[in-house]
Amino acid sequence: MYLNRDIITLEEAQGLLQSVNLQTKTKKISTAEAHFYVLAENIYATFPIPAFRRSGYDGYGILNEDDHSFPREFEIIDNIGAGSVLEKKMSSGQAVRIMTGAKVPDEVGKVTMLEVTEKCSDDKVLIKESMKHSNISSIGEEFLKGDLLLSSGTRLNAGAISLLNAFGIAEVLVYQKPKVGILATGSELLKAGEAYVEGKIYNSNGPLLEALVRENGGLVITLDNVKDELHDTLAILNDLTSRCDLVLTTGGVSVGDFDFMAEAAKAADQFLFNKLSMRPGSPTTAFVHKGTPVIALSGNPGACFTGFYLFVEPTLQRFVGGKSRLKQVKLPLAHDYDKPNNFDKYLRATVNFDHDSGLIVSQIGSDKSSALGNLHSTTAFFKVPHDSSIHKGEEVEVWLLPYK
Ligand SMILES: Nc1nc2c(c(=O)[nH]1)N[C@H]1C(S)=C(S)[C@@H](COP(=O)(O)OP(=O)(O)OC[C@H]3O[C@@H](n4cnc5c(N)ncnc54)[C@H](O)[C@@H]3O)O[C@H]1N2
Ligand code: MOO
Ligand SMILES: [Mg+2]
Repeated sequence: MYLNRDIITLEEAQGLLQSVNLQTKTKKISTAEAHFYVLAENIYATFPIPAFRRSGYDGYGILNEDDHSFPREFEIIDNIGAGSVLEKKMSSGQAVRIMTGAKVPDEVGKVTMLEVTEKCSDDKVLIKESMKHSNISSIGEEFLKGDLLLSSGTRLNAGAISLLNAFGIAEVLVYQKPKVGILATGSELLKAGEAYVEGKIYNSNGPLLEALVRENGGLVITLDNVKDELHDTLAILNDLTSRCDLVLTTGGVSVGDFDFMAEAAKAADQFLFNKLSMRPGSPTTAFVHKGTPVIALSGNPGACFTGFYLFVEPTLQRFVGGKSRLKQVKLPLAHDYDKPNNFDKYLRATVNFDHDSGLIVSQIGSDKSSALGNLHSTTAFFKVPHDSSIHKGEEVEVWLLPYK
């Protein structure tokens, strides 16, 4: 196949990836395992919350008709904690000691906080004054039966897990996490823990991609390594594409003597791109091999990281019925950036609050695509359009990275 080194823009490349058909799959899963899965159904309240009139305080419940002429002594007929219900019938002049969260007997109109009472004996209490509020939450105060609790497409974070449990929901329908194979290419790569060998480097992009895939809702099937060798690279790509929904590679996308990804792309069913008018990651490559999309990221760590968010993250979200979770905003730049380039630049950044300007974006660490020291502290990217310099205070386009 003819391999096209035509330069296209980031948006064109994203559009080509977007045009690849992806299959979303769903499954039933226990709520206990559902953390960070994405819901594939709407969840409705099957009962109200509170489901019963609930005491908001530890105190004494009294009848409405007794809510006058304080201070006044009452007979204590029982003590009910959360989870218990009063079995007896109350009558005028009686009070029930009741704790926060307990079901308030139907006839009780008010719960008087312990702080305005004084126990006289085991079965006598002096209520010193009336309270302004009933201190009782009504049925359905927060949720009515039938309310929409969580909509399809919601990523199940801790709060969502708690909401499902509050309604006693033990199983939910979720999108299956896309299975992702990761391949780090490079004859120079050592694994952490191996003895250092001159001229070699430790593989940091493979573990970077593995962690990024997990953080962004994918399931890592395998993390392989391959030397810069076409035959082995193709064999691993054949294997990974047969087992995975998406394959990521890093390294070997440029034009060097040992860069084999462009060559490997010639075996693809569908070639998408391999040269972009952006930095970092200008040689980022993508193709569909045996029906599975392969996104081949640059070996330079800064480019690999940036490429993950610009190409892989939106693809992972499509597998679960969604779209990129990066938020695009405009913010003033906190400093000058005076290194114009023929290509648009996407720089690693953080967003801070400044008393004079409000939210501002700043470059963080090195802007070199080989740099790896700023990946852990990057919370955003900002764009420097090609051939332009930016002055402090000028607005730039910013992509905010999603919360983990
Ligand atoms: N003659 C040209 N040379 C280069 C060009 C070009 O247009 N013409 N483009 C440059 C740009 S831009 C980039 S980006 C890189 C792309 O490099 P590759 O994707 O081919 O990656 P490698 O050659 O395999 O390695 C580059 C660099 O990254 C290190 N690396 C690789 N894998 C890992 C890993 N798993 N963990 C950490 N670091 C890794 C590798 O050792 C190299 O230092 O090409 C430029 N060259
Ligand atoms: O496009 Mo490359 O990632 O700048 O060095
Ligand atoms: Mg190379």
